[in-house]
Formats: sequence, structure tokens, C-alpha cells
Amino acid sequence: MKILNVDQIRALDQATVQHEPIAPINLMERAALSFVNWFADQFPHSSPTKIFCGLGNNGGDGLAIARLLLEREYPVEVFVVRHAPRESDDFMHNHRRLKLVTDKIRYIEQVQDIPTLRHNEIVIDAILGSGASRPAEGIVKTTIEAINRAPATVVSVDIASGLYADKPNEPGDIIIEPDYTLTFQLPKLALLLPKNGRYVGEWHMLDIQLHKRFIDQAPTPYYFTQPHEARLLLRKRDRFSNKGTFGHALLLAGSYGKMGAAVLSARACLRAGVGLLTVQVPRCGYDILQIAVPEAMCRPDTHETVLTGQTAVDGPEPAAYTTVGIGPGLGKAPETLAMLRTLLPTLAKPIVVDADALNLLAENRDLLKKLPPNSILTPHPKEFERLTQAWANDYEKLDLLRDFAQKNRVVVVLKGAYSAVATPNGEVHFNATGNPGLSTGGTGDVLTGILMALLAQGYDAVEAAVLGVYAHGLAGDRVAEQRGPIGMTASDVIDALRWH
Ligand SMILES: NC(=O)C1=CN([C@@H]2O[C@H](COP(=O)(O)OP(=O)(O)OC[C@H]3O[C@@H](n4cnc5c(N)ncnc54)[C@H](O)[C@@H]3O)[C@@H](O)[C@H]2O)[C@@H](O)CC1
Ligand SMILES: [K+]
Repeated sequence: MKILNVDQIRALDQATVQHEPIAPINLMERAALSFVNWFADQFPHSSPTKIFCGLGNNGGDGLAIARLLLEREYPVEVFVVRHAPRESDDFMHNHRRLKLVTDKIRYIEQVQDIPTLRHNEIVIDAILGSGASRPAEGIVKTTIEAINRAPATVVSVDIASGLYADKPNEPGDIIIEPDYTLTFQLPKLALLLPKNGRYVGEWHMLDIQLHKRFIDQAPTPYYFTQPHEARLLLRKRDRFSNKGTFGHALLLAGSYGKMGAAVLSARACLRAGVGLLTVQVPRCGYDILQIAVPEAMCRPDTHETVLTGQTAVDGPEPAAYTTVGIGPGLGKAPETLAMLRTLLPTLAKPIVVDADALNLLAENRDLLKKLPPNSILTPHPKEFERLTQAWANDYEKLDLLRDFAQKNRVVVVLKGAYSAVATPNGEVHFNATGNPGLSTGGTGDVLTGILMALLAQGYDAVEAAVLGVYAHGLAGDRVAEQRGPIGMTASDVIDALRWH
């Protein structure tokens, strides 16, 4: 699913009006109805509801929502925040219609006009929508502050008032902090960015059937991967396949005290369908690996505690494997850096690079040029900062991310809520699955194993990253459903992986 910017959303609105065709006021009615259908499923009819409307089309939505909720006998009061010299046409139309059915419309011009809000009440926030383009000031600001202080449940229409949909807010900006955001048709970029978490709450999309052809043709670098889109990437297995069909992966992982990372990656790789797996670990990890992961072959390094790439055991060169994964539990010993220096130039097929291998790349950036094209890097934000530089806000971080993936011809999975997969051609695919329970040691090692397995099975790097991140998050969601997010372990996530 595409993520469009504010100008594109406005043009999409117009394209819908023109091509469907539909009158703008009826499109607003459709949006309001879809909101009310969601609202009625969520909140009982007795819920006292206060709707705050601005004077633009977001406010127009609020007025139409008020009328539709009154029809359903919700106890509704409407407050219009008078912030602009003039109202939008569709606001005025809905204002006239609402006045026919209620006399409970009040106007907020000064602070005394703001009603008291109680904890059993619901606030619908329709003050500003995607048209917000400057910081909230004056009575808009005061009203937003009052709503944020109140114990009421707050539901934002389209986007929290004051939050810009596609550009950074300033740190001091006053923005609604909703419990829910109901956004129309497509996600807005702002909803997916970590710094905006408190200005979004739980969010849902409402399909208001905007013009599909316009969406299909609109250029954008940003996508939000829906479950059905991720599942489409999944390949069926041929009945006549054998273990050779699914590749032979080589995992280079572990150091003294961090063998668990190697074990978790290896187990995840097997659970993600690799045909064969060989793991190279320091000598101290040999018994651990063989006992913990009997399905994998093990090549002990000649070094006792860290990886050097030297092994006394016969076996193919790393380049001969279908793919290589490197990083979990690796450490940053000089011998390990030397191994990377020798190894990377010998590899041609995409590999997976994680954890300390990323930190070694960050400290030796010349090595970035040695990565095979389309390799997948899986940094968390701190590792990504080490690879690039500090950023002032999430939008700058996205620019750095796209730029890094394009310049180095790699796929970058920036881990976090809505993990972002950046591709060598400049696209960013945000992932929809996952929950805070995944923020625990070892889940990154699991992702590395999954990605290696998908590359080994012949998925191209972008497919592997999008599908792998999706499946990893979904496994975490399954665990959270069964036992709650707190106390989830990386091993739980491996067990919950499913590929159908
Ligand atoms: N685009 C679409 O597909 C649809 C849009 N609809 C609604 O229309 C909204 C967008 O409406 P508008 O473009 O009229 O914009 P808004 O209603 O968000 O804002 C109204 C106007 O307020 C002014 N403004 C900006 N920042 C301000 C601030 N900080 N303080 C005071 N005034 C400020 C701007 O001039 C802006 O145009 C959407 O968020 C959505 O709720 C829906 O009616 C249905 C369809
Ligand atoms: K709003």
C-alpha cells in the first residue's frame, strides 16, 4: 500500500470527485459515515461525546460525524474552534445541516468557552487534519492543551490536530495526544515515525474508496506493507523439491559469552526453511552449537574465543554457499575485523550483515564498498547512526536511510516499530507487524537467521527483507496474543514462525 504526501492526498481527493464522479460534500459524508461505523463498534450508545471542530474540511468531517452520531442517539455536543477568518464550503454546508437537528453547537473563541472534560467522556478531535501547516497558536493551541490535560478518551479524525502529515513538527509544537487515530484511505507518513508515537495512539485506516487509478499511478518512495501483500511474496514448495532446492547457508556468529546469539540465528534460519545450514563459531562454541542445534553442521574456528575465519575442518569456501550471514554475537576483535577484510571481497551473492559486523563496518567504512550488491544490513537505530551520522528528526533519518541504501546498493532493514526496509532503488517499505514485546535480547539474531534462510531459498534481497521482517513481526504478534508482550523471548518468536 502506498503512502502519499499531503499534496498527493489533496489531488487524490480531487481525482475522486472528478472521476467517480462524486460531489465533494458526498465524499465528506462517506468519510464521516466510515468514521461513525467504526466509532459505533467501539463505544456504547450511552457514551457522552464532545466533538471539537476546526473551520476547514477536518472540521467539516467533525460536523457530519456529529449529525450521524445524533441520528444514532449518541449524546453529542459540538464545539467549533473559531480560528480562521473563513470556513471551508463543506464546513459551512455541514454546519447548516447540523443546525437543523441540534441546538447544541457552541463556539470557542476564548479560553472560558472551552468545556470541562471528564474521564467517562469521549472527545472527537476534528480541529485540524492534513491541512495543518503551521504550529497551533492562540485558541487552537489552548483548546488542544485542554484536551490533552483531560482524562477523556480522545479519537482523532484523520490525524491528530497539529501533527503535520508529511513533514517534521518543531519540538515545542502543541499537538493532540489521542488514544485513537482514524485515518482516511491511506496511512500518512507521520503515523509511522517513532517520535510521533504519542500523537498517534492506536490507529486504523478507513477505506473511503478514493480513486484507485490515481493511487496506482502516484509516484512515491514510501510503502506500508499490508499482510496480504507480504503473503503474496511467499512461494509454494514443489512436491519434488529436496534440501538442495532451498540452499545452503553459512552463518558466521558467536564469541565467548555470546554463543546464544549464534544458536538463536541458527534455529531461526532452520525454522525459516533453509535447506542446509553450516555455522562457523569460535572453538569454545563447538559443543554448544552441536548440542543446541543438531540440525546444523558446525565448523569450529581455529581460535578459541573469537572468529578469525580460519578453520581446521575441510569444507567449501564461504563464496560457495548460497548465502552468508555474519554478525550475531560476533564481537569486534581485531582478528574478526581481519576476517571481514579478507572475506567480503571474495563474496558475490547477497549476504546478511548484523550486529557487531555492522559496528565493524561503521568503524571501517571503506569495507562498505566491499559488500556484495543487494546485501541486507539490519541495524537498529543506534547502529544505523554509527554507519551514517546523527539526525535531527525522523524525516532526516529517512533521507539518510534512502541515501545510504542507494549509494551502497544494499537493502537496509532499520529495526524498530514499523521496521523500515530501504531498497537500493530508493524505496522504503514500512512493516505493519510486531509489538513492543520484540524489544528484547536475541530477536535481532532471529531476524538475521530468517533473512539468511530466505536468501538461501532464492528470494531476491528486497523480497526476503520485506517478507522476513513481516514474518518475524507476525511471530511476535502471535506470542503476544498467547501470553502478552511482556516476557516474550527470542526463542518464543522462533517457535511461533509460520510460513503459510
Ligand atoms: N483528502 C481527502 O481525501 C479527504 C479529506 N477530508 C478531510 O479534509 C481534511 C483536510 O482539510 P483541509 O485541507 O480543509 O485542512 P484542515 O481542515 O486540516 O485545516 C483547515 C485549514 O486550516 C489552516 N491551518 C493550517 N494550520 C493551522 C493552524 N496551526 N492553526 C490554524 N489554522 C491552520 C489551513 O489554512 C488549512 O487549510 C482531511 O484531514 C480530512 O479530515 C475528508 O473530508 C474526506 C476526504
Ligand atoms: K484531527
